[in-house]
Amino acid sequence: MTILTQSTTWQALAAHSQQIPHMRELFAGDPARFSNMSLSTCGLFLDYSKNRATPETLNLLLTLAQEAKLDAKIKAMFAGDIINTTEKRAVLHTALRSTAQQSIIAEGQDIVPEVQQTLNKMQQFVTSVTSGQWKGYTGKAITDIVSIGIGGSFLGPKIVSQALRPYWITGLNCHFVANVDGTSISEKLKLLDPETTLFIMSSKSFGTQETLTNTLTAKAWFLAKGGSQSDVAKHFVAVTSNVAKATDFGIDADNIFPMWDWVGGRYSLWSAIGLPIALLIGMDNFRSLLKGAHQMDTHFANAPLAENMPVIMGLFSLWYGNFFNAQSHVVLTYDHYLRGLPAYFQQLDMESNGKSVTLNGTHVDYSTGPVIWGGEGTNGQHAYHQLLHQGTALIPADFIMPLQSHNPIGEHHDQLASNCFGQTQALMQGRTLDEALAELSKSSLSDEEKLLIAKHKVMPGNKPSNTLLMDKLTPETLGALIALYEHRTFVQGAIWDINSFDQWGVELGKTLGNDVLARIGTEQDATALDASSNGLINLYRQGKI
Ligand SMILES: O=P(O)(O)OC[C@H]1O[C@](O)(CO)[C@@H](O)[C@@H]1O
Repeated sequence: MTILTQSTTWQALAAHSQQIPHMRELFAGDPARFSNMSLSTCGLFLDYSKNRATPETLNLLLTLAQEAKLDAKIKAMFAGDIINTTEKRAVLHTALRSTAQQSIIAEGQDIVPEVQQTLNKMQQFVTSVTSGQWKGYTGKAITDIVSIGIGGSFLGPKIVSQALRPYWITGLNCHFVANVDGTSISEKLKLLDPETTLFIMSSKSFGTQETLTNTLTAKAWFLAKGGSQSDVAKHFVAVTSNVAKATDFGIDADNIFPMWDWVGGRYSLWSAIGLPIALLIGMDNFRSLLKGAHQMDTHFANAPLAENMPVIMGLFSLWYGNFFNAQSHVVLTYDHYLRGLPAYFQQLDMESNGKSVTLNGTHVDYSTGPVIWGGEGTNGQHAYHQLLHQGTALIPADFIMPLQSHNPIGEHHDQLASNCFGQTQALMQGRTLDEALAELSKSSLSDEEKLLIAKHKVMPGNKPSNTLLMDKLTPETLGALIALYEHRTFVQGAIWDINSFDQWGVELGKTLGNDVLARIGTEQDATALDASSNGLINLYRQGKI
């Protein structure tokens, strides 16, 4: 057993998990439950009263956090300590949204001046492109941006741009290319004119196959459509922490926006990786996004654990994963602009906490990161909410909704809100057999049939959910919201004593993929691998089954 599961607090939580009354009783017994179990900060309001929790539950979970030295670990991250121990790196995405007055030391150097310098370089670039001052090779202004990147170099820019659609002010169009499937870039290039298109190649490592291949294809298209090698600098810029590789690749040194090792890809939208966002919403709005996240950083770093929103959300997720065997967590965004957020949180949380050894290499004897999934409310209600309500899997849920719509039409927003709140109520309350029978009492069914149908209509309820509200979806509230989830992920990783900031597990598939690529191109049939891989490769080489 690991230290964590041996602890008396862990044992106490395990015992306590068997004693929690149904939430119906908890609400019936405490009219002040909502006000006692809700929190407001940074323009966000969290209702966590629909959780399987009593005051003792929170005390035990907070004790677990204290025993895991969560406070000290939070301070170590903000102080620039080398907490990404396997890659020997600091974890300072928070510095990307620091104020110019701050001083943050990483590897012996104050990094704030360089962060500010890069923001100023982004400012100049955004102004130049959006004002039409930046000209393409035929002297025309840029109309279309193509952002080429994958993972953290794609999801942040894509999903935040989508979420802040009401703030698009620059008149530019932006297209995102991630997948190496040629169809993805082909479908984009079909729409574009090389004279007015600017490509942003985003890759922290500058070594990612998909991004390199897509950028080479874009360059070939540009040259085939009339551009010359000397024109490339007018149409290709890059964001990377590997400036040397970018220049070797042919990106003009002035067109390279730096990134840093102390920023993880999945935490990088706040850096120049966010350039596509800034080109759409303008730098002022981009700085508001940073400001919102900075406010959440200040809250996370300073609020007592019991009043700390990321800590509360992190502890509840851990509670269900480790003591109720919840294997997944669903994020339901009751806002069309936020429909991509679950996908963003998938990489954030699953690439961070999808680990099974502790910092000192001991194999864990407890669950770690759950599967994160989700979608847009109310669409999900007509798709997978059936399983949330009556399935056997326990799936804690987060409901996210702005109180005010950017498009207030008739009853639409009232109906959206009523569905959001109705769903959390139904998950909590459920429907008993008696209630189901009562509903069927006036039907013409026989008593036997009524009982049978009633049994199918029973809903256990007691399904946990958090509801996160904001007045309106703005760059600032979105910044705070995403930073909230970043820190929620941190809290769980810190208590599980795992490294939330490396991702060694992604390498083997890439290495074997490159080996397969080498075999696919040869004359000989593949024979050296396992029978399945040989077989699949040879079918691919034949091009037909
Ligand atoms: O920005 P890069 O270095 O191209 O990496 C893209 C993505 O690939 C990963 O390394 C996973 O393969 C992610 O962590 C990262 O966000």
